[in-house]
Parts: sequence; structure tokens; C-alpha cells
Amino acid sequence: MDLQRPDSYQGGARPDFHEHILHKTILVGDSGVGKTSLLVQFDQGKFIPGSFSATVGIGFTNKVVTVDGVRVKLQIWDTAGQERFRSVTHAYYRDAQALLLLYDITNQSSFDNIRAWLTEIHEYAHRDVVIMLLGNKADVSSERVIRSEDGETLAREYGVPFMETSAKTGMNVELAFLAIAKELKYRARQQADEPSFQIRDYVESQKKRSGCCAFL
Ligand SMILES: Nc1nc2c(ncn2[C@@H]2O[C@H](COP(=O)(O)OP(=O)(O)OP(=O)(O)O)[C@@H](O)[C@H]2O)c(=O)[nH]1
Repeated sequence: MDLQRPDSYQGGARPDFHEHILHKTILVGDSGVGKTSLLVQFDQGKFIPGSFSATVGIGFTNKVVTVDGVRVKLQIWDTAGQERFRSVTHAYYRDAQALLLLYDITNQSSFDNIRAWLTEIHEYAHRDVVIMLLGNKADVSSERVIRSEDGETLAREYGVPFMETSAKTGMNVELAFLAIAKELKYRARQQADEPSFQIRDYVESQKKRSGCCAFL
């Protein structure tokens, strides 16, 4: 997918107070882990199988989601995983409020590179950025090389929420973005009498409810 030209706004519905706040979220991770596919699944509810076309540059999709009765506008940036685009994508980290960091459960090096991605994120992104680790392609159980526990352990080490996803089946895709939206809404609108929201606890409780681990 060529993402040099930004996508158009696709919300369409009644604007309200909260939609004026753009919550910038960025998808990062090695080339081929499924960033574009994850975004297409979330945005359009479909998976386009077939030949892999690496993202060129960076582009965004706007998406309005409703959490706790409040409409939250996410601006989701899809970055190119290839090394040659790294300096371009770094420039976008600074304004990001959330980062979804993906690896591919069938690809060892994409998992090994997560530490390097986190180092870059800590170097270029705001220190309060919300980070979520996603082990994608969970539907490809026959080629799995990274156990779910390994993803959990790494995420715990860095204090970030974790889940496995499948851009193909849609498993946990909406949950990942909704958890981010909930956290960003909570940060933006936090009321004095509102109980504090913990994204890691929320993700864990929702994973249990949705039976996330059908592929494990
Ligand atoms: N089975 C399966 N295949 C997937 C999944 N996600 C992505 N793929 C496939 O993996 C390949 C790479 O997916 P992309 O979404 O283009 O990967 P990317 O991370 O955006 O890659 P770059 O743009 O180069 O950074 C494509 O052939 C996809 O169809 C998934 O969850 N399950």
C-alpha cells in the first residue's frame, strides 16, 4: 500500500466535543508483521490476502470509535517497517499519544527486534506515550515460533499491555484499538470523581472475556 498521501476522514457522523480532539496513534514494527492489514481490518472489517506490498512512507486513517458512550477520534498512522524509511517515521513519533508495536508470531527476528523498537520509541516518542505490544498472525498456529507467554513476559518487563491479534480473522483487533481509545479518552477527560483506568488490567480482563487464546 502506498501511503504517501493521507487518507480522508471517514467518520461521517455527528461531530461532538470529543471528536475535535485528535488522538494520534502510530503502528510500528518490522516490515511484514501486518501493520497495514491490522489497520484495514479495523477500519474496513476485511483482510486482503495475497501478495505482500510493503508500505511506502507513512499515511493515516481517521476512525471514530465510541467508548463508554463517548465518541473518540483516532488518527491512526501506518508506518513503513523497512529500515530505509526509519528516519521518516521517527519524526512522527513525537506527537503520538499511542503506539501499537507489532511483531509476527511466526517470525523470530520480528520478535527479537521489539527491544530495538522500544529503544527507538523511548528515544523519539513522548515519555507519556501509551504503548501496546501485539503479537500478530495468531491464526497461523502451524508456523508459530513465538509462544504467547514470551510475548507476555516481554510486555511485563516493559510494563506495557499485550495481546495476540489476527488481522486475518479479526481476533482482538477491535479490542486493541478500543483499549487505546479508552485510555486516551480517560487521559483527556479525566474527572475528579472518575475511578482511575488501568489499560493493562482492562486488556487482561477483556482477553479473558473474549476467549482470546483460541489459537494457543
Ligand atoms: N495469516 C495472516 N497473514 C497476515 C496477517 N497480517 C498480515 N498478514 C499478511 O502478511 C503480509 C504482510 O502484511 P502487511 O500488513 O503488508 O505488513 P506491514 O507490517 O504493513 O509491512 P510494511 O508495510 O512493509 O511495514 C501480507 O501478505 C498479509 O496478507 C495475519 O494476521 N494473519
